Amino acid sequence: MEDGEEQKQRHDDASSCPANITHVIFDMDGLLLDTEKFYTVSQEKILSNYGKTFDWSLKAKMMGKKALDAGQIFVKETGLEGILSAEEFIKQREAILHDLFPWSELMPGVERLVLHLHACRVPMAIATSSHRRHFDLKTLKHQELLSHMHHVVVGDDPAVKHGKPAPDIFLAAAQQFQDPNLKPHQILVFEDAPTGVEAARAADMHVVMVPDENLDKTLCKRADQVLSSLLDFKPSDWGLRPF
Ligand SMILES: O=P(O)(O)OC[C@H](O)CO
Ligand SMILES: [Mg+2]
Repeated sequence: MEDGEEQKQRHDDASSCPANITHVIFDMDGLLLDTEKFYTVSQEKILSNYGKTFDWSLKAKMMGKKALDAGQIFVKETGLEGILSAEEFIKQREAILHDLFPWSELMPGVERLVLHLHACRVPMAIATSSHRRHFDLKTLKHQELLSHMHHVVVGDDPAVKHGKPAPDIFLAAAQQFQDPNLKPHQILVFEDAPTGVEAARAADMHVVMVPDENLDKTLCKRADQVLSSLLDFKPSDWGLRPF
């Protein structure tokens, strides 16, 4: 944990920067880790059992949400209400995901960005709708890199009463930096999902979106910046030291 003098120095350094960014919060699925594809294949498989096809308009509504919220959207939007419960959907999905998550890989540009921000002493956190047990499985291979995070807030944290697009998870993550001078507009959020972008905006934070290429572009309008890849991120756009 840093001392008050270091926190003050960072605020003084940031005061001349246009966006005044001092802290970063990362989403995880589809942003740090290439795990959204696992959710996609599991949902395609479940839906095919009912003779239906999964598409990106439904994916866009589910991604970034807590499991039960996503499950409720799935059964409603696919017309499976009364045939498949959200709870049964989650059970079937978990059976598939459990074997896939330990194979999770980093998204392009993640390692460079995390190591750079760490070297610049920018405090970082993760705010993921994923619950703790899945977080542990997904991050098995990435412990060293993720040890640079100041903290992690998962979807089943009691502080997260309402899932994304509510701001709860980002506000909880901001609070856990334990910096009494930190203001939401000093925080840069990285997200891949429309609901996550809305949550960051509702928390009054800046947000860079790195959407999947299949996502409808009209769902990306609410982000401050949209990138095809984290490899395109320029720290200086946000007053942070360049790579
Ligand atoms: O994108 P995350 O990390 O908030 O997690 C989202 C869900 O687990 C899957 O969409
Ligand atoms: Mg995500």
